[in-house]
Amino acid sequence: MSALIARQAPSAAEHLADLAVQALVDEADLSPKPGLVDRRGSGAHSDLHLGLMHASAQSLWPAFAAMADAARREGRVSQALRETLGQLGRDGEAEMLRVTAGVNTHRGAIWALGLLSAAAMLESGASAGGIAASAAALARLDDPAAPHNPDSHGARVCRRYGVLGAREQAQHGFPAVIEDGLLQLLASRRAGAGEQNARLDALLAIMSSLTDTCVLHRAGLEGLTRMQAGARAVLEAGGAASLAGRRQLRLLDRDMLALNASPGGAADLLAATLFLDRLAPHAPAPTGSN
Ligand SMILES: CC(C)(COP(=O)(O)OP(=O)(O)OC[C@H]1O[C@@H](n2cnc3c(N)ncnc32)[C@H](O)[C@@H]1O)[C@@H](O)C(=O)NCCC(=O)NCCS
Ligand SMILES: Nc1ncnc2c1ncn2[C@@H]1O[C@H](COP(=O)(O)OP(=O)(O)OP(=O)(O)O)[C@@H](O)[C@H]1O
Repeated sequence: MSALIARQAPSAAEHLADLAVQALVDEADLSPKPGLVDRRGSGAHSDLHLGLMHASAQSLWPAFAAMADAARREGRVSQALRETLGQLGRDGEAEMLRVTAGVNTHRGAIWALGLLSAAAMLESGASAGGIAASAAALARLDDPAAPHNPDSHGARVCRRYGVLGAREQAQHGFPAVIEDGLLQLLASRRAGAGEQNARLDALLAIMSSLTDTCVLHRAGLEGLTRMQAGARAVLEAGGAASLAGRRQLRLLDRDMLALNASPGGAADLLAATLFLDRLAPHAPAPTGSN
């Protein structure tokens, strides 16, 4: 009897975790992404594949739900909430590494989407910018229990090249998401690019200015410059929906593979963009639909 299966509406925290995981799955599936794991293959990665990205994304559901629930209980940005989120983020990362047998699939994504899930709970009904601002306030609080690892790839290249990384991107309110990713997603939708092309354009807009420490670590400043210029060239040629843009996108993909470079930070921020887009829909429906 169907009544045996009780159907309960998900709690707000569970709903946010659903959206966060869905954003990660959508990011992984989006194709063709330059240098990154997608439906075509593993991009510039020898240790990653699409199935692993999916398994990793699903493994993070409890961490995102717990972070959102902690925010619900605390009700405001506070030092206590910051420290709880830090612990939940580290637990989530440990679970991710267990599921992937030690491969870093989503470290940056746990940081960005964890903060945004908590902030979305605090700022229910707010705009994407309001949620990002609250996430930034959380990120600016120090977490005394965080193991500061001066040897992480990000920390090393930030020192070496004097650039800002994942931590500062959050502390500044995710400008790459709010000003680049979301604006481009909406502009491309409005222009009738189609959803997958609009998402690719959003990724390219993020890539065109982000100091992605994944790229710096693997391919140095030359790799970063070529990524940024190549992404800009696709958008200037008309974006992923245009023939000329597709041609530039193929060139960029080839270039990223030759440099062994993969814009993992930009991919994480695309997931954050898709999360906020689903949460706070602001886009007028694309012309021709509905
Ligand atoms: C801040 C983090 C990302 C560590 O940064 P660090 O640069 O030292 O690490 P690492 O190089 O290993 O990873 C950086 C990750 O960020 C992504 N990234 C790279 N460049 C950027 C960028 N410019 N902007 C945003 N993300 C980026 C990459 O995909 C990469 O996976 C995070 O792992 C951390 O310290 N978390 C502590 C746990 C915590 O407090 N959690 C809070 C709640 S979620
Ligand atoms: N679709 C994707 N394909 C590849 N990487 C992605 C994708 N989506 C997100 N990422 C991010 O990219 C990062 C992987 O980059 P990278 O392999 O350079 O990490 P690393 O473990 O720091 O370095 P390395 O593999 O060079 O030792 C992950 O932390 C993840 O957050």
